[in-house]
Amino acid sequence: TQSTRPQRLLGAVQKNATRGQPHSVLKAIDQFCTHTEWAMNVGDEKGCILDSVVSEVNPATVLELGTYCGYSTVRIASLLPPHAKLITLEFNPDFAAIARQVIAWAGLEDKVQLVEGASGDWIPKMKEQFGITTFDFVFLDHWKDRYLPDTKLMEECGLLRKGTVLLADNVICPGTPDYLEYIRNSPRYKSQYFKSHLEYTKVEDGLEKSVFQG
Ligand SMILES: Nc1ncnc2c1ncn2CCOCCNC(=O)c1cc(-c2ccc(F)cc2)cc(O)c1O
Ligand SMILES: [Mg+2]
Repeated sequence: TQSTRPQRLLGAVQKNATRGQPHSVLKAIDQFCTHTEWAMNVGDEKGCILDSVVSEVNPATVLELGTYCGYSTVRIASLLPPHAKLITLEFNPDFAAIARQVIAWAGLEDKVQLVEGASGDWIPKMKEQFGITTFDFVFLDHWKDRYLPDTKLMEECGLLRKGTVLLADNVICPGTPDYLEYIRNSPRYKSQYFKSHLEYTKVEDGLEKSVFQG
């Protein structure tokens, strides 16, 4: 039977990366996606911007919306302080199964809780299910038409505090126009655009960093 792209990506990690070394996992995925097969990981160019924002925030609690194969999960978790927790939501069970193995190969399973399901269903349950009061950092990388409703949902559920940083991938390609319009015009956020490129291509894309003002 035919393998899937995530299965082939996991194979490249198991073949070329060293267990317990997150940077080697990222390098193996980036090489696979550059030379063999494109995949929708945040990639190394936008990944460096992600790294700098995560390092600046130094978050104790992180929410990632959209795990895919776990590339950005590994990238973020490798920068977290010892007792920090990263909750990542993935809708597609096949993607989640691959991501669990990629995260384990990097040796980061103790910092990561991968939850299978839709963001809209899980965001309202975060406090009761995981004992979260508020998130310090949120990485939005799931369905592009869910960025806005889920941001409003996080506000309503009291999951954001003064200073919480939202970082949104793909605000140009594929694009999240309604989210950008809202977040850039809302007095409740201070936003900044980081111009970059769509992973592994020369197409323009970028990340939008938004700080919740409370
Ligand atoms: N927990 C949850 N709740 C709801 N929905 C959820 C979920 N978990 C997952 N999903 C479903 C969506 O997951 C994948 C979302 N990501 C993308 O679609 C994406 C696409 C491109 C792209 C593709 C083709 C091009 F030509 C150009 C660009 C690039 C990217 O960087 C992307 O991130
Ligand atoms: Mg993305």
